[in-house]
Amino acid sequence: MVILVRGDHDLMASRPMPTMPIKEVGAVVGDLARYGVPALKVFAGGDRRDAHGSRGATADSIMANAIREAKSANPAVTVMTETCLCSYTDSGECHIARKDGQPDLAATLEAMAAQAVAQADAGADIVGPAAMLAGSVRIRRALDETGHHNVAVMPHLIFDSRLYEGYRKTMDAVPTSGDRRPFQIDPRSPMAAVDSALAFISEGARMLLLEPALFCANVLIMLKRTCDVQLSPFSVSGEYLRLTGFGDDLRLMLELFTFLKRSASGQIITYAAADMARILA
Ligand SMILES: NCc1[nH]cc(CCC(=O)O)c1CC(=O)O
Ligand SMILES: [Zn+2]
Repeated sequence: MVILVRGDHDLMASRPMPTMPIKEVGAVVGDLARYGVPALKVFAGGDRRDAHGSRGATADSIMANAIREAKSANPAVTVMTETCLCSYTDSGECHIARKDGQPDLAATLEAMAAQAVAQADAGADIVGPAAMLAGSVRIRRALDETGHHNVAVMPHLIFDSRLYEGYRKTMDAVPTSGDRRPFQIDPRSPMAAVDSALAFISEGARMLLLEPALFCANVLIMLKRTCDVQLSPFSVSGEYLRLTGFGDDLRLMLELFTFLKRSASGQIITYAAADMARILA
């Protein structure tokens, strides 16, 4: 199950995707336990932004509070996070910029590591570096150094796609540059996604998140043949907005998930998990 958590004063404006305040997280986690959904992926808005996205690494961020809320509602729920800067930088970019405007990769990795530690401190089980940077798994070192040996790192393998629009608008994470193409995988390059996946695996990743789920099946199948890693497709905002029908018709989503299961998919990460589980129960 995926949730988008925002601060109380940011819930007012009308947004394409459903959002919730921290105080509703516990009820969602209760529902998940009832329906047997084992994991929750948390995205949280930044209530303060700056050039370095430093708010994301604090102990009282919306993310940290949402994680604590989820874990106190049910300690057994697996909490997965988004570990990225785009909700915390004033530019909406996933990367910190140098003075000349170019992305500062070392500073970005350091910021992601600090965020991962703050998320682990709050109780996260799996952190998810999402800036598509080589070296993302170095977050592992920061976690080990702070005693979080049991917290897993799940790098995100992200294709450039039009399907993220709803998320970006909802979370005020529209990049100033207009897109994230320099970092995300070009869908026209046949082997680029597999190469990135293999690079993360050689860094030590044991699990990968792939997005958008709709367009990742060939990568799942290719990786499954040669790698022993957990492959979790993430069905993103644009899929949720387009594939769910009138009322709560989830039959098209179910068709997509059946296709993904047939295509070597592990756990599927979706905004529709609670509704889907209720219907299938
Ligand atoms: N940090 C990247 C990130 N984190 C969440 C999404 C999209 C999630 C969704 O659409 O549901 C993305 C992709 C992007 O903005 O380029
Ligand atoms: Zn980002």
